[in-house]
Amino acid sequence: MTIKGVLHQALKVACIQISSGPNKAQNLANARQKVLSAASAGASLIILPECFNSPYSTAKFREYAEPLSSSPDPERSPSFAALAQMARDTKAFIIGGSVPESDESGKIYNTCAVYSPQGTLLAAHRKMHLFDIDVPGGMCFHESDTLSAGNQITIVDLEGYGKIGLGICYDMRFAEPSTIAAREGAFALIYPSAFNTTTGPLHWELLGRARAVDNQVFTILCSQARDPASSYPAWGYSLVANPMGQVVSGTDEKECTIYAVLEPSVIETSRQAIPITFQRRYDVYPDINQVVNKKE
Ligand SMILES: O=C(O)CCC(=O)C(=O)O
Repeated sequence: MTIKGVLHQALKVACIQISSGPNKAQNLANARQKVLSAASAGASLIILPECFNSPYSTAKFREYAEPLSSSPDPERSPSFAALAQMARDTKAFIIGGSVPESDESGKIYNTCAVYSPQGTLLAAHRKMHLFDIDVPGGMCFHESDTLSAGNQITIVDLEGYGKIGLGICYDMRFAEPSTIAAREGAFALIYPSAFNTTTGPLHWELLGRARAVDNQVFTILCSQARDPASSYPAWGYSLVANPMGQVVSGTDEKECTIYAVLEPSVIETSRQAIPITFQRRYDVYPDINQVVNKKE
């Protein structure tokens, strides 16, 4: 049995758990400072949380939204320009959490931009599943009041390391895109997030570990830190789970940067030990990747 290498070399990742407030410039300065120190600590892949540049509020997304382009104008798109600059300054891959993105037709998306160590825009994932929930006595949130959904599964090639699958927060609840990314060869699934104190204790760690163990890949959940004064106190508890579904790095709800070194051999030994990769019964049920590829 041959296990195809999907991570080409060890990779140190940093997951930056910060909270965002109403002052965009301050949010960007805080993110930049944390990104620079993560790079000084040796991280080559640095991840920010969902809406790190703005309050997480449907009433605010339009005000904080920026156009996205491959050469962002610092006046019109200060957050995207700041992310590209962080990548250039640190020579690290940057997963830019998410930023409310405006398009020419006036729609707004919740968008994660990914930058190469040269500051080139490699990909942009528009949150595909909007967070519209109503839990009696708990959380009620309707992103679709102001946001539009993206229509694409995002798989990004990080040159020299391999591919990652990308989603934003609520996207992690949907198993299919993560499976598609893993079967396309992703070594990790990365979700910039801002869960909440209703669903966080119930499902956050469970989903992170489940996506890891389903797909035998690393899963990285990067949350906003909790600000008790905010109208949306985030859950926190950023984590890295390994392909066996074990949490190998984690934290509590406060501002913090967590680190993990992803080793290629961990994917290989997990797949060797529990060989579900080779035991699927496509004679009984379809391979979802074949279905998706046929449609394209
Ligand atoms: O899925 C959940 O329970 C939380 C999702 C969320 O907070 C979000 O998508 O921003």
